[in-house]
Amino acid sequence: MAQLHLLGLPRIGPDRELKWALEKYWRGDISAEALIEVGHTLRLAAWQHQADLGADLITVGDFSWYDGILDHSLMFNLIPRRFREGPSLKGFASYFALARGHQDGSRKLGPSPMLKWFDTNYHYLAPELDADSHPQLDATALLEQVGEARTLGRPVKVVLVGPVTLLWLSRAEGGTDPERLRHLEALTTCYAELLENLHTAGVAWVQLDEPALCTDLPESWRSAYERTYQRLGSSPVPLILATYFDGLRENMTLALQLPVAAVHIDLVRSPSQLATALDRLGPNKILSLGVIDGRNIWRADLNKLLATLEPVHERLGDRLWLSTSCSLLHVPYRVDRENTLPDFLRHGLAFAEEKQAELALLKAALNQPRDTTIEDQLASAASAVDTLLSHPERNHSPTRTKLRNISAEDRQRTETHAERKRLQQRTLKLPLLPTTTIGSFPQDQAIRQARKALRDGAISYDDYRARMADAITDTIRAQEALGLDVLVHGEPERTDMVEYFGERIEGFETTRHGWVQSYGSRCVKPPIIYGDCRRRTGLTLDWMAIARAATDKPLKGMLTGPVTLIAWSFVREDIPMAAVADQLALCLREEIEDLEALGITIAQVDEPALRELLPLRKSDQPTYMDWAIAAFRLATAGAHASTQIHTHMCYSQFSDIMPNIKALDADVITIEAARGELALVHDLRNAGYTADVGPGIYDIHTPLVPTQTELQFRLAEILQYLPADQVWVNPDCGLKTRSWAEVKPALQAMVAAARAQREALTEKTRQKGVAEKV
Ligand SMILES: Nc1nc2c(c(=O)[nH]1)N[C@@H](CNc1ccc(C(=O)N[C@@H](CCC(=O)N[C@@H](CCC(=O)N[C@@H](CCC(=O)O)C(=O)O)C(=O)O)C(=O)O)cc1)CN2
Ligand code: MET
Ligand SMILES: [Zn+2]
Repeated sequence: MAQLHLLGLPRIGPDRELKWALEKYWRGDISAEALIEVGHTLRLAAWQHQADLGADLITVGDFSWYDGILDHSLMFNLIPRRFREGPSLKGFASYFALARGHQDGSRKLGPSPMLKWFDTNYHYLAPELDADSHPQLDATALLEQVGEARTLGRPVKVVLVGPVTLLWLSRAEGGTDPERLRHLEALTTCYAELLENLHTAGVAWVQLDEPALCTDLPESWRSAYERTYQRLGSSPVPLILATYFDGLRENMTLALQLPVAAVHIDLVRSPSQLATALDRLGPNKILSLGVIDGRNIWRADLNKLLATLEPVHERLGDRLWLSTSCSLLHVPYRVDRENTLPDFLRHGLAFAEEKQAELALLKAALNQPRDTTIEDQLASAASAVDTLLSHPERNHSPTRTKLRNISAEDRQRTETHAERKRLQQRTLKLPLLPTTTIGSFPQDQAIRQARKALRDGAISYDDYRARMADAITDTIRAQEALGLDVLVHGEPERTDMVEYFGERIEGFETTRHGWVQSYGSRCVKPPIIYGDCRRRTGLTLDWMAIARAATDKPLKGMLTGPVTLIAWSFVREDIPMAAVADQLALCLREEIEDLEALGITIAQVDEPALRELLPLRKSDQPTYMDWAIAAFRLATAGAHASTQIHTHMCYSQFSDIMPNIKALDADVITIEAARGELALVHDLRNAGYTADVGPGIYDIHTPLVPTQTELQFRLAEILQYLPADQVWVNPDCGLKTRSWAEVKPALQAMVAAARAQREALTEKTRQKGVAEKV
């Protein structure tokens, strides 16, 4: 009998109950007890659902108040030095201080670095290690959850991130591998103790997630796996080693030889690894197959899967387990409420709950004789998939023709950056160290309420439009008052920088409830690219016209780049991503042309996800970068030489993609660097980056407001490495998640810092001039 288990489920709540509760708790509107109750209810619902579905194990440990990796840091006492030496905080106060930063009078303790979880749009909080870190186990919180789950009377499986991946994802003072690996032994001791405790608590299985095994691992890390699992192999509770987000490739033998009872592999990202795994599995090991996609929302081709699974089942029997490729954290809860989607699309989708049902059906089809109920369900699934695949929207002939006619010149600007810079400066007349922002301004209650009212039909579109117009003019006035040099319209009309374009570009649909956690309480509603993408009307022109009329200062149009539109949407899989990217690039190219006609000669094409979509394996990266860069260039190279193309990137390590960033050939890049700007500045210098750069000089992800002194100091540091005429001054990302009360003083400080630096530089030049004359 094939068994069914789930690697992990979404946790924010079908109506984002956890988000609302957290934010109320942070505002002081509800008590800790009330928050705890919300978490309890959500966990119970997820477990009950698994029980109802017939999952053979109930998954525990996938819940988190903010982030699962942070939970591990606290469970293993991996507290960053500044917090160990800082104020003594307890419980939620200490937990959220690490997540969101802490201010104690004038003393500021920054939060842990927030990094991308492999190639997803989920962000984890990196454990921070140093020579004095002292791993120690405190599993109280997890054991409580095990206790709760056990009341359901089903076998419990606890999910943890494995010790090697946990260290792989951590940051060490000094930043080297030995610095991280030196903690492995002590950490493994904690895991061993934890496994004992879980066994005592009646846990049937423990799943150790080791997605790091699907990356290019240095030898020291491969041997770390052997050492660690030799020790954990004596665990009294059986272990499942879970790998996902890619194939195991050269780590297959390593993974299969570790002394664990079961290994999970991702057959969605790497179907071909099944044969190798079967070959090398050995006589006793259980093989868990991730056959249902945890990263995308298309209904599975169950007949095809069954054709693959049947012989495996015959061979392995009980030793075959079925699951999703990875945790379902990355998909929304359920499709059936999405009644604004056209039927042909809705029927072709599977969110977390439908995916669990798909697994249950697969399990039934394998384990039981095929009765008519099973046959009917399989047939209706197959027909829904067919209907979607053959839909005419998938093959829009004018779009295909345009795509075929793209030439190499279309991806190449006619002038060099230096020539363009001269032309652009003629019209823009920007001062040294120009100040700007990344695009969005605070999305306050009034803006969101207006959007909700529009959705609920309580106000007309004209009314909505008027309110957004007011927000745009107010934002313009505020920027003028602050003295910023390049203004933006503020993006009030965008729920999200990707979802908004999904509403306007043909070939996309957006959902009503399809929320996915991005970090902490923040969620996104990824739109769905199901057809050929094309621009029917202006994407931003109506709003930009309002902004253009409101000011004479340089104004920057805001677009989301093709790669990011893809990375943060759910994307069709029947044509190559490169083709989707070019379709989107053509939409943006047309938009930039129209912006120019409106008199807007600065356009920012945001690509914050350029690094995120980079394949985990080096050997796959060049192919990706080729089409990603080509699409960006297709979007932007139609602009006049006098039009200044900006791009913006954030949330990533950029050091290894500097040559690619250069190849985008943007005139200005504003780039996140606030949690380590000097490293970035070094990278830019080493890469010989000569176009303009704005290394974000403060972190917008915390409520801490920077002072002019701090910012002036940062700027001075940056200017030691980059020539002043190359540098822009800006925050490190958009301001939509902040309040005006935070944004105004922060930008005031930023503008003042830039002005002070400008004066200092002018003074230096003047003195130099005097010195030269003498
Ligand atoms: N797609 C995407 N990925 C990204 C980013 C990004 O900006 N977009 N940035 C990086 C970090 N990730 C982020 C992800 C989410 C948010 C964020 O602020 N999300 C908002 C939701 C934004 C949104 O769609 N807002 C809707 C409001 C939806 C809503 O909650 N409405 C309420 C009512 C209004 C209210 O009371 O707020 C309801 O329907 O009940 C709107 O503007 O209209 C949130 O979780 O709070 C920020 C950064 C990386 N990945
Ligand atoms: C995640 S990058 C955000 C860029 C966008 N223009 C903004 O300011 O919000
Ligand atoms: Zn950003």
